[in-house]
Amino acid sequence: MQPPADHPIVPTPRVGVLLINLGTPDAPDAAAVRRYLAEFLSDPRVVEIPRIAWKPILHGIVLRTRPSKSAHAYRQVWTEEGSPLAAITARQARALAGRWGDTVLVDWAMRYGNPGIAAAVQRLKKAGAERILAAPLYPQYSGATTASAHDALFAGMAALRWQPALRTLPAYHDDPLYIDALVASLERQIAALDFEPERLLLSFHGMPERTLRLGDPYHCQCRKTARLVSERMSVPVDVAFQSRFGRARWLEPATDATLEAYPPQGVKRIAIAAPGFSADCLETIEELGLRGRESFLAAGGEQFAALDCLNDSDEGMAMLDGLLSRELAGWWNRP
Ligand SMILES: C=CC1=C(C)c2cc3[nH]c(cc4nc(cc5[nH]c(cc1n2)c(C)c5CCC(=O)O)C(CCC(=O)O)=C4C)c(C)c3C=C
Ligand SMILES: [Fe+2]
Ligand SMILES: [Fe+2]
Repeated sequence: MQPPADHPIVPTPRVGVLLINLGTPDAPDAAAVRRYLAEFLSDPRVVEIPRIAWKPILHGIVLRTRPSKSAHAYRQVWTEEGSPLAAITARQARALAGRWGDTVLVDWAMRYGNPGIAAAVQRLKKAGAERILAAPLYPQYSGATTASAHDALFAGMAALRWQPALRTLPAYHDDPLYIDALVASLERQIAALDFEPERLLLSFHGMPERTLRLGDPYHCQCRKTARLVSERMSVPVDVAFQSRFGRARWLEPATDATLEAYPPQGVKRIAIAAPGFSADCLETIEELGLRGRESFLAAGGEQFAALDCLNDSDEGMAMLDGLLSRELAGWWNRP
């Protein structure tokens, strides 16, 4: 017998969408930064040195010296809403809430620090989510970011007796939705400048060069994103890697060296953007926008513009809506 037409055969399940980003300290002071860095830099996905060798370095020199320096940098970017990374991720989640009706709940979490991933999984489960779509907001896959977010997610699931079903958003480095959003956002921002940049420098977060040789796709995915964007931009595009950490060799060319080399080559007006970050954060606002600007101008540069990440812009939110709606297919379908 057929069910009546107005009677759904399958009841609509509750779905949780969980946006995940890297994490940030709770406050811009040395104690909070120390707690955050201790968790972050103890992750074997981030520092791939045998624990027996790394622990004494981490607790000896790194956690004794870096927290106060980093806290100083965090104070320069801190806002009334707190750390930019957390504030923007919260705004992205708020902008998505309700887009798929009231059976799809949207929440956000940080891999390190607060609000944590395990607590978010429990919150969603308590709110009735039988299915979770977890979205690490890293366009380019790396072991240090995407895989580490997955590790924390699976650990959060492991703590549950009755687990929700789980999907994860794949990296989207070459997805037309992402490339279109980047091109539109970069073109809009460049058109609004009061000068014409001679170059657009795309700066991605660095990684130890060794990870490339070990098979991490991060470097190739960054280069592919940059190529796809550059094919669509009228300004010439360069690529560099920022935020070197530790003594090992990192991916090259380095952003700071690239900025200092421009003026002697006659490149005096530039725009810089960080397409690997889905939200502005310490690495974009302080490292590029403040220190990058300073070193470019000190080397003889004349005009410098640091462009915003996609954040919760219209372009960025349309992209997230599209990427997530695709992964929700079968769990939730647009009427
Ligand atoms: C976007 C992708 C990122 C990759 C890849 C990445 C790799 C990576 N990072 C470190 C060390 C540090 N990163 C720090 C900050 C930081 N990193 C990312 C993103 C990626 N990191 C973001 C979004 C942020 C900003 C956080 C914020 O609060 O705004 C820091 C902390 C800040 C500092 O003390 O300088 C460190 C340390 C390594 C070692 C690594 C790859 C192995
Ligand atoms: Fe980092
Ligand atoms: Fe940095």
